Amino acid sequence: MTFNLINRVRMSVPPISAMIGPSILNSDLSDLAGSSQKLLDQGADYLHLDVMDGHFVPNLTFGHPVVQCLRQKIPRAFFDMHMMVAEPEKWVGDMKKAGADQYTFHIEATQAPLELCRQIKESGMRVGIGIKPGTSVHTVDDLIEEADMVLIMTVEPGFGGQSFMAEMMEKVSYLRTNHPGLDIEVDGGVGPKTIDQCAQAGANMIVSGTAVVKAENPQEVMNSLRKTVHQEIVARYSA
Ligand SMILES: O=C(CO)[C@H](O)[C@H](O)COP(=O)(O)O
Ligand SMILES: [Fe+2]
Repeated sequence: MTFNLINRVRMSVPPISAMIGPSILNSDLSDLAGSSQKLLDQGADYLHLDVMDGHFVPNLTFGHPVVQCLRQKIPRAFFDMHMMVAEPEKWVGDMKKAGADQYTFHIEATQAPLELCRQIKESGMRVGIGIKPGTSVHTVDDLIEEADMVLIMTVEPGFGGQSFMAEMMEKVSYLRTNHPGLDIEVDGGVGPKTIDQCAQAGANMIVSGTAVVKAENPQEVMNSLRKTVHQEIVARYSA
């Protein structure tokens, strides 16, 4: 437990906060900056940027040159890079230079996760570790000290608009029980219908693509997702 966390627990201030990061995967990618700015204006806490390489997942999106252009138009938002790529070691320096704030690699994509965590941290970014649905949560047990965030995938990575896998909530509960101050992100099929399960299990960083981007009122959806997670955090840490 860090000094900061001990103090926050003593003062009854929750060590984590509810944050909503819309995924722009299903937005108008020909106007990435416009779509992103709109989501930020509507209350997004951060932007979840899905990088796919056609190898680690059977789909292609964009890489660091696009992120660099986006950063020029959006100077202040927190960029959460979801790196669905083989050889995630390769892009750490480029993503940092492009303006990324958090670099989430998949545990399945590397032979040397500890070294990669340290490489990311040394570059100055926050460290995220992603776990696919078929991968045990225990693969990150020995890495938690190096991680700022663990991402529990609630769909098979590769495409937006898939159905939420409720059975992944066991992984979230395990992490939350054992690591009260860890940021835990859920990604895939998360929206108004599935947020209760995510919040109750202990997730605090909520990625939502289709449910936000395709909503009639994205602001209302993001506010309601955040409220649900916030209420659960307050209940959990004041108990
Ligand atoms: O990483 C992803 C897919 O691999 C996306 O972030 C995720 O699918 C978000 O979209 P949706 O909320 O529509 O499922
Ligand atoms: Fe994602």
